[in-house]
Amino acid sequence: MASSSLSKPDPRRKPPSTGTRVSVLVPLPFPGPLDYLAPMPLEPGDLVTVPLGRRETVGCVWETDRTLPADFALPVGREVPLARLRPVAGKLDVRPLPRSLRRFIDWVAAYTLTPPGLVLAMATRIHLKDAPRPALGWVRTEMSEGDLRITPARRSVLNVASSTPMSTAELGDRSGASAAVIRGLATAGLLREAVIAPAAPFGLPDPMHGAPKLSEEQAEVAQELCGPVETGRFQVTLLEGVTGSGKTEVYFEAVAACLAKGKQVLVLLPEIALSAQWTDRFIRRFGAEPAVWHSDLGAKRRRETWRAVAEGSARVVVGARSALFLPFADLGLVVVDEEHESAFKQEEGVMYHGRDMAVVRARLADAPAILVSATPSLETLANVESGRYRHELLTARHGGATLPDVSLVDMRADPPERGLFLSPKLCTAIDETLEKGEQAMLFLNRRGYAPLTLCRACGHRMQCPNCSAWLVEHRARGILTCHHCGHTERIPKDCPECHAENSLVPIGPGIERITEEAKLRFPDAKLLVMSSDTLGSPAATAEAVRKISDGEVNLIIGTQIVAKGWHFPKLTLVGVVDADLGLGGGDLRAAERTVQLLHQVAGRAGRAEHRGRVLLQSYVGEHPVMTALVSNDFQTFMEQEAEQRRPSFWPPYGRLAALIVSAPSADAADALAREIALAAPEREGVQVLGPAPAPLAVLRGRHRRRLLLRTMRGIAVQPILRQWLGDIKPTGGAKVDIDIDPISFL
Ligand SMILES: Nc1ncnc2c1ncn2[C@@H]1O[C@H](COP(=O)(O)OP(=O)(O)OP(=O)(O)O)[C@@H](O)[C@H]1O
Ligand SMILES: [Zn+2]
Repeated sequence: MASSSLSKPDPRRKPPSTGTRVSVLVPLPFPGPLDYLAPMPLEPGDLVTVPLGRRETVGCVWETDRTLPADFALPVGREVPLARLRPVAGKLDVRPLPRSLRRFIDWVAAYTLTPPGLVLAMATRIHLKDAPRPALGWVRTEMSEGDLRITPARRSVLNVASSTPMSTAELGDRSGASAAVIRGLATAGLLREAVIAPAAPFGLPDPMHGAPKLSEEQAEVAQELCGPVETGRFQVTLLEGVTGSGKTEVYFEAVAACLAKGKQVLVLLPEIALSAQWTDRFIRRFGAEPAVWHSDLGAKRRRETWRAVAEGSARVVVGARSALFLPFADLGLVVVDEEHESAFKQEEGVMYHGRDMAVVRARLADAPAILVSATPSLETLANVESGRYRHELLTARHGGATLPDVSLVDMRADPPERGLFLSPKLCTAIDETLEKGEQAMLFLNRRGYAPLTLCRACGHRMQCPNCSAWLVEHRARGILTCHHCGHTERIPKDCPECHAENSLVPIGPGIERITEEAKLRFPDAKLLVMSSDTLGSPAATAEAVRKISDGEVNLIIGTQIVAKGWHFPKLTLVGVVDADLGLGGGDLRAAERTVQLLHQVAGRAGRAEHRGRVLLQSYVGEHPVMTALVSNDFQTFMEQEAEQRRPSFWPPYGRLAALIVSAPSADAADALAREIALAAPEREGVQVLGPAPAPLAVLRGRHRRRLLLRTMRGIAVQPILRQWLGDIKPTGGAKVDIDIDPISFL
């Protein structure tokens, strides 16, 4: 069993005054690794504990990276004399971080302009140092009860306890007795502690287990995907295919090929909520569970998984973007499912795009990457066009299922009744679907009851005290809340401005309000609501998915979570409550993203024998987004998008970086933004836009300004930013955050 004991140098010996210098990267925002003295033989990648100030931290032995492009390389500080170096305190008993991961950390740091230690922190944030204390449980001893008073609670514990150790929690659960009762029995000698054998790590997936019979088209594509896996070379392939065409089934063939070679696979999903259904499919195909990786894993499971990945015994990892930083011993394939999803972008801390970094991760491991989508991003399409990525296409739904029939409900011509949000047309379609014993789904990408609360008397709008944002009503919880900072207040009875009584009214719908309307309109429907408010955990999501699959519900109402890659055979109608929702707000990718999201929701309909229907409620039926969805012609739409972005070098035809200035006061934010603007670079092919107040001009009490740096594709933004911001020293709590390849423009 792995342990993380420290091999400490003998404390009686004085630290050596001479020795070898070793660079150690620590998980803190230093510009680069720090130098230490190595009292024991150390190799790059070794995890060590080192003194830092008055405490100790885990770090990783680092070497200078010579593979980074010159303009990425970090400035080298002045060397500390050997005599003044402090010695490394100890070496952790874990595998060294593999070279491909170390290079990846350097790369991400350089690309995102993040101190490399903070990127390392994402790879080592698993409390390796905490000794994995062997878990203890209780077993029944040989001792007889003698004259010990046996209460009913004690009796029930003794009935459950056996020679197989059970944790206090488990024993308590199964006997209904409290921990105190269990401890009492231990004191009396009837129970004793024993080590619980660690659960077997991860099963071995079998490439041949449940191999499906592929259609001719599927088989051809699968073969193309397997090629680079077998030869073990870096190559990116876009796997594009209509919804329900079997993309998952097809890339599973590449997974199988990789397993057959004895290498490891990483599959990234945009959201952990999807991992349950994915895992089920994986088990059916490969007869064993994959290792799952996301931020909700318990500390123990994280440690086990990390080690199993490092040792190579976890063969397939499915996870959120953070799985990119796992120490794969022998990575042979990277898959990014739903590659167009903006959820792959991390917006806090180290701001990186999971899809783009997955490609880098694959390249540094000499492994192929597969990007999967029904509606690929323009970024990926541009890479296909330029020949950097290969392109494989699945054109037909599996098993003869046809694509759903998408039509518009013109809300100007066919409006709902006053105060309601579901049009007569949509309601009729739902009635018909439910009557046939099929399932319908209503999609609205907005949590809560209403996005705005307004005073009927004076027009006052309920706003967040910390952000420039309206408060969203969550009626079930009786609160108004800010979706940006989490500020919460009770819904007041009277207007806080003019004190008119009962004058506050909700404006517009969130899914709570749609649910209320649906309950009245379809009293016999069996409703299920799916949103992050009702599905707190992956387990809750799995349960909801099961209810839908088993037909326990027939009307599903949800936010974007329902749009994901679910496969619900009985679902035949999808109603989009507000198809125009994503189009506002001047975001570069607003139209692209709306098309992708709505097409994905639409793709949930009619995946089995019954034909699906999709109704889009819209006030702008002539918008290119609606045309693309109704005609199912994304190519034309994406070509138009490309033509709009190409001339002025918007991504992917140019490069973009956002500078977000924030400060405790508006004046301080303005001052820093001005200073930055004055120092702006001037050269051919480089343009600076702004400063301008951010759309969220105040966020969590901080005032925000934005600038954009836009360059032609051949000009990297990192060296420009380093030089530009190098001399800017924000003071008084002001700061500037850099977002390379921004996705959000808030
Ligand atoms: N060759 C096959 N044999 C048996 N079942 C298949 C085959 N191909 C696809 N399927 C089944 O068809 C359904 C749809 O396939 P899958 O989910 O892989 O499509 P997809 O393209 O990934 O869909 P989406 O993009 O909508 O998520 C699944 O239930 C899958 O198991
Ligand atoms: Zn707020």
